[in-house]
Amino acid sequence: MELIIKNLSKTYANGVKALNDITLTIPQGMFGLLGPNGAGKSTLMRTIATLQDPDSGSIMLDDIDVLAEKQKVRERLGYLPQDFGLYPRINAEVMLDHIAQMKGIGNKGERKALVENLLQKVNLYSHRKKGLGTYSGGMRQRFGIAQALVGSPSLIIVDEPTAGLDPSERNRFYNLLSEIGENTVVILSTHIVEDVNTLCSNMAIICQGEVLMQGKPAEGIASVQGKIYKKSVEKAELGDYREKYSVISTKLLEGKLSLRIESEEDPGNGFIAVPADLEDVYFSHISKKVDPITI
Ligand SMILES: Nc1ncnc2c1ncn2[C@@H]1O[C@H](COP(=O)(O)OP(=O)(O)OP(=O)(O)O)[C@@H](O)[C@H]1O
Repeated sequence: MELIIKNLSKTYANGVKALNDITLTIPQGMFGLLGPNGAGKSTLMRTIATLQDPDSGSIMLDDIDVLAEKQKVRERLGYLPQDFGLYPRINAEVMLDHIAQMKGIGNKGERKALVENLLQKVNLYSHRKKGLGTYSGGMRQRFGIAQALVGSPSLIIVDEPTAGLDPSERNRFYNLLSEIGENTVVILSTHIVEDVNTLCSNMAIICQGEVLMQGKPAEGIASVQGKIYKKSVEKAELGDYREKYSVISTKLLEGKLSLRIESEEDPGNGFIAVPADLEDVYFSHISKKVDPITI
């Protein structure tokens, strides 16, 4: 199973170029699609999920032409959209049974076993009779994964699933996602670097509708290793530093500003060499497109 995206472009009616000649190969396993707000991630996810058409380009899921054979894709697809609407008064068990029915699982006994299995898997079995409107953010997302898994999909798309989850719910969600992976293509769209670091064997960084990097997280880190330096400065000095150095990110730490810069040579001037991490890879790429202080 492999998803091959070629030269995909989409300009909305208001003139925003959300996808600008995207070419990506997404292999089996967990794939992280990382980018800031407005990068084009949801547009790309919705296009792969057959919910909207691009202006040009192609998407192949093995030998299925995704843009032409939408029904075939839908039969294999599990999708957790960014804005996942729930019917508040319906309970999880009834809702999953309904979704299973819509996905063509006609046998009642088979559906019952499937729904029970999914509810156990996402740890919602004891809450199965409660209205979905009473669920916490983490429970909603776990229910979202359960509904995406109905019908054993071979392509699973989850769009920004961990935004707004507290650390323990995020961990639970990570564990759940990491159990899928193996024989499926799982695309995880996120602006949270930690999500990709924790889960993904392959990744891409997109920004302003363009692919800035694709490969394995470790390859990304290797590409900036030995080039990242940090220094703590006063906030008022930021302007001077930005003029002299390639500042990729800033963080406030105990009232001072911790700068990270990218440099081929040791910049001296009190900068300390630090091991590169995936966040450096992300900011190194993104800062070439967008002002790093405003991202
Ligand atoms: N239906 C639409 N009509 C016009 N512009 C749109 C539409 N949908 C998205 N856009 C614009 O296209 C660009 C890409 O949006 P998209 O939602 O794909 O990005 P994203 O990476 O998912 O961002 P976010 O993380 O904020 O959801 C943005 O500038 C957005 O404002």
